[in-house]
Amino acid sequence: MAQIAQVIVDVPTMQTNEPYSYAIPDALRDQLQPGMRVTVPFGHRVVSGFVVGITDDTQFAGQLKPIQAVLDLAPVLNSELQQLADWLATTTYAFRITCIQTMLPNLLKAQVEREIAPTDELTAQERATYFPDGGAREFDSTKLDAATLSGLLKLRQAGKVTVTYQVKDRAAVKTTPGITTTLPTSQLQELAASVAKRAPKQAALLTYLQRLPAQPVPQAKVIKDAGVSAEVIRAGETKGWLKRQPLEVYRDPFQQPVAPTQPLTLNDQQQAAVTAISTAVTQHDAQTFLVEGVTGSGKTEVYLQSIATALKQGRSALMLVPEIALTPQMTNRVKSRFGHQVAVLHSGLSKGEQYDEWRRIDRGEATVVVGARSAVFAPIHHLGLIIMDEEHESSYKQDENPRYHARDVALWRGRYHDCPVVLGSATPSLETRARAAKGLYTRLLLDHRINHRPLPTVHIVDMREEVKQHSGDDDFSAPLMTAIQERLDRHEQVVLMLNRRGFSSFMMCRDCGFVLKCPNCDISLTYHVNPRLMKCHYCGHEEAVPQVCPNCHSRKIRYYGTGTQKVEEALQKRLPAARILRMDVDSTRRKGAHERLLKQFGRHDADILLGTQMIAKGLDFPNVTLVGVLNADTALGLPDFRASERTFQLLTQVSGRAGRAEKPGEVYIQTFNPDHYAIQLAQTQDYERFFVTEMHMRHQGNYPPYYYAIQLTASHEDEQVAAKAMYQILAAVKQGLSDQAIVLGPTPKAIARVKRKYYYQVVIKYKHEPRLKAVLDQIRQGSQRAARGLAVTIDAEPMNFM
Ligand SMILES: Nc1ncnc2c1ncn2[C@@H]1O[C@H](COP(=O)(O)OP(=O)(O)OP(=O)(O)O)[C@@H](O)[C@H]1O
Ligand SMILES: [Zn+2]
Ligand SMILES: [Zn+2]
Repeated sequence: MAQIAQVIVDVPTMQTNEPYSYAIPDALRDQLQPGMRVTVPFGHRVVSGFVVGITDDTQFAGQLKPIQAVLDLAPVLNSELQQLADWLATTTYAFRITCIQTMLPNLLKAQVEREIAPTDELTAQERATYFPDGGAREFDSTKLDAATLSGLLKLRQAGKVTVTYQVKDRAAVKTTPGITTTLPTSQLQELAASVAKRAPKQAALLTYLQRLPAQPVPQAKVIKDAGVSAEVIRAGETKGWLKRQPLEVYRDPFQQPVAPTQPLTLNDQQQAAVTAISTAVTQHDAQTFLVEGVTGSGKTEVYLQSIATALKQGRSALMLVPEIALTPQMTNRVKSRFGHQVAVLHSGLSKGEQYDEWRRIDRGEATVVVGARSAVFAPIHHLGLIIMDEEHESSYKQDENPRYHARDVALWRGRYHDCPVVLGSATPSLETRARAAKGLYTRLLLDHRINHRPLPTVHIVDMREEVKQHSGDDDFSAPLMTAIQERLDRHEQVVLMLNRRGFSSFMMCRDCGFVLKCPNCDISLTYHVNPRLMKCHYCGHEEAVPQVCPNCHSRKIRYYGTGTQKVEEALQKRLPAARILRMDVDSTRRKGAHERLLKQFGRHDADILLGTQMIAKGLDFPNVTLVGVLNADTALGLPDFRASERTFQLLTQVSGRAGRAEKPGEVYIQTFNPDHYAIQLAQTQDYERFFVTEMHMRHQGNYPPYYYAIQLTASHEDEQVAAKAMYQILAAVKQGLSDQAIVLGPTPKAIARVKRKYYYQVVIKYKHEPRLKAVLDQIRQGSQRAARGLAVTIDAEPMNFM
């Protein structure tokens, strides 16, 4: 009976989304397993692919093509991850190959390169022209000039050259020379004695070799411990005293050692949370917990002690953090508790480092995994606990295919491993808090700070008044300046946040704070330059750009937003003695820059940390007693139904950086909308009231979590094509779904033209649409055959409507 391999080929199209059958050559029969990478002939090419199944039946009538080569000795995708890939493809409307590749480290993405090689048929002239190096050359039509390309194609037609395929697998393992010896100890002793007088170094090596273990020892260690040079070792190798062989090593991403810490004595609320989570871990109970804890309530300690429970039972733990490059403090806390068992996965690592960490996890050498979004796919075997810190963060959603949310993947894996999932935040997402309200998640509350330290006092500064009283173009209000000066005098530290989100995309009146909203959607209108219009990108409503404020008739209407650099200069001018650190995309571009800046601030080498949203989360600096928010409104003005939620979360999080130790904290929030509920409730840091208020708004507007949402986008270089495609999609959606579904659009996206492409979108809001999946799959099928260059994306539960 012939064996057949089911292969998902690396050709992301709708047609290749199902596995193809290939014959397994006899030579590969014992070796091949599902989850391995292979190369296979596909059309006129050779492509890489993943084996997803091996079957015995021969339904296929024709002659199957054979698998060409196997790239792995062991599967790179274990069976859990194979199932997860299928689920991901179904729920995110992405291709299976795209899902598989998203789950694996970059280095495992094999590339098949076409090569073209000379044959004896070539004339000397042709050989010199097309093969100046003598041998085969890469054959990539996008890299060759037209003349060479057409010349080579002619030679190919004439059969004078051959085309071959070369797999460029970059999964390189790093090695170092390792040393072993095969000689018995007695012989080494004799040899040592015989050379002792003549060559004392060689004798030292021979003496050292006597206590060498059976496993290879890195040459560098031998050199150091035996006190001999590399030449002596080479001499020993020539004489047959020792063998040198490559020894696999890991690229270690932790340069500096971290000081170990011990578990802290928990307070009652922390203890209750740890007990509940630990019980679920012990009982293999796939419960979901929401740890709702105010800023500085000690959530991290709850995570660490719950992880310890899982480890004690011989299981592993996964801890997700929003953007690891932004949270070095958190990573260090985990490392200092669990030491070498910790693996860290994030995009700041080199590809080699990522691959090494991935293998340490796969082999069970690392049992605590800390990482950002994609770490949710880490090949952990015996998961005992999954933690997602700052679960409300939108960076957990990937905004390219597959458009998955790490929270959903975490919950899937929790069910697979029968282990609890802990979602933690001071400001949970509405979706999560609503599920806790329904009893789907168990809510664990930490409602006060450690040692009952007070939350900081928050002052709202009405910038409309400030603008009236002062010349009006300054970013710093009088009360904030006074507060900063006080901190400088007392040698305390200040965190200042400049909110860059939604830069210039909406207009606001500087006199009254009025933001122009859509009459239909209660969402701010977006300013478009070309043509100059205010547009609602939910429902399509548009109107002229106002010349005066419709509310107070002031002419001080402008786009909101200032750069960090400009603000830094202005601040330095007003406070010449202050030491200011700026933290934004520009100052943190270099690897490790972020961590260095935070260390500097932690040592009190600076008085003021001025930064964008990236300074809002997770920082725990005891000497910070003042937080200033320069522009609270920019996020509020975004055309997104989550604008209030995001603003509340951001203000509460950044406020939470103040007064975390003995000295009490104070916060100044500068705003043009002092009466907005998101700002008012951030002042009292009252999440629960915000939750109730915002749920009411969502209910009124038929938004999530009352409705599910799907965003469909079509993009094309020709605006007409994109718009037309979207109208066709709209028709298909309307026909396929019940009239309970609310369909908005098509409208141009808020940023309608990106990279020379026009974007149009339709948003579907629904409660129960059994036919939805079928309708969307059909749309995907259709879009493949539609206009060339047209891209249609489907985003379930989009986080970003920009
Ligand atoms: N049981 C405890 N006893 C003493 N100190 C504690 C205890 N638990 C936590 N801490 C300390 O309290 C501080 C705040 O804790 P942590 O940073 O974990 O808070 P958090 O809830 O994660 O806050 P945020 O959401 O603002 O990041 C830390 O410095 C931590 O070391
Ligand atoms: Zn106005
Ligand atoms: Zn509208």
